[in-house]
Amino acid sequence: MNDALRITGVTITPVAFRDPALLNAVGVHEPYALRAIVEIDTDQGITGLGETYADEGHLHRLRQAAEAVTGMDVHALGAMYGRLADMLNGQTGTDGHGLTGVITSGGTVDRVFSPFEVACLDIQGKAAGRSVSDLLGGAVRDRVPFSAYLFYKWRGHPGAEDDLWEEALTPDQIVAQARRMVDTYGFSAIKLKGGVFPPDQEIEAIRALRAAFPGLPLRLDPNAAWSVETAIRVGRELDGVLEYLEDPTPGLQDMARVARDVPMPLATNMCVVAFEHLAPAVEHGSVRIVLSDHHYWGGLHRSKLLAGICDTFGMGLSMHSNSHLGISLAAMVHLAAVTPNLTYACDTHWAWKTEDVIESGTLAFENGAVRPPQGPGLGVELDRDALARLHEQYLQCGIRNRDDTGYMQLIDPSWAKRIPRW
Ligand SMILES: O=C([O-])[C@@H](O)[C@@H](O)[C@H](O)[C@@H](O)C(=O)[O-]
Ligand SMILES: [Mg+2]
Repeated sequence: MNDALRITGVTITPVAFRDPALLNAVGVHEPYALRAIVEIDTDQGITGLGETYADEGHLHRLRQAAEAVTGMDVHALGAMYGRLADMLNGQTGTDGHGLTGVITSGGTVDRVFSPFEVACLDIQGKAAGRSVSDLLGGAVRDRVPFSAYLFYKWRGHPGAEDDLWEEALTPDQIVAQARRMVDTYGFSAIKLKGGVFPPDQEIEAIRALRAAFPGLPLRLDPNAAWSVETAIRVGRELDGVLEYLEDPTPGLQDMARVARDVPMPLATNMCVVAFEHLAPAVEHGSVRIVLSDHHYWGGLHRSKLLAGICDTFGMGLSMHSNSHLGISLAAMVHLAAVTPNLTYACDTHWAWKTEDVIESGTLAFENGAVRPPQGPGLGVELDRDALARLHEQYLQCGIRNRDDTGYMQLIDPSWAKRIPRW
């Protein structure tokens, strides 16, 4: 029996979608966020979808990978990973903004492989009439909880129309943002993106959130904007208030120093971002929670491997998010549905997004959670008109690499990126 499903072609389409002026430790989001949509065609006419970053270096590697995988069977994922590793031959990418830590050569392979793996799983599922959750071993939960992801933000981008969300620069405005997000989506946990204002201001915002939402777990993520001393001080002040503190300071060693002296667990999507970081993180006790992200952990199977390692070493698992579209959300939800030890509500930037490339209706938030799509494969369909529109937006917007720092400096030339800043 020959049941191979061979790849006959891959189309990679960079898209840009509107993004509000969200502030973080390295600057401010540009008016458009970039993604690349990966479509894989096969000899049986079944197509699959993946979604990933779209910075120029990554796009270049994706295009090389597209050639390398053409002709392969969509079931040969191990061989595909090996072929891409050989092709990349030790190259390392960068994420430009530095918010997802140091990218190693292994991490570069993982980033490139991920959207191809997801698209192949979409095809395998469509061919078998089964969902991606089924292919990954079967869902252990039928709804995947997400957290409200709050950002300090400006009213709108300078010189542009206001976006749909109010300014949020004070504790009261942050509480108002949380109220609207929780009321709209029903989120069951709240994360504040910090590292924007001096730590005492962010402590005040967290305290205001605590008072306004006594029953919801809270998280604060300053993206390594604090020194060890500052991180310990803030951690102690927020004793009993935070569910976890995310990436207070840079580096495995310094995270370990903070971890020893603060009461709450530390979480990361910056110092443990590739498999080679896990052993030293365990040895030093740097973190108790890893935020997984299939876009840079090498797809869904390798994210399950990460989950197993976390389980073995008694580490908790949560899920990280950048600005993303619906193909990514579908993949995240399938992965989260099959991962028993994903014990925290996942992050998503979903609430900040007003445009998408998928047909609407498949992915809905209900009480802060999303049900894994039931259809075969990922269960989402590409909206070709929307894809064409967002690709045109990419061509017109002029942004080719995410650069929160450069954009901030255009607005305030005196602004400098400093990690840690306080
Ligand atoms: O989009 C942002 O500004 C976030 O700061 C993002 O880039 C981070 O990678 C992420 O959300 C995080 O949890 O660190
Ligand atoms: Mg983070």
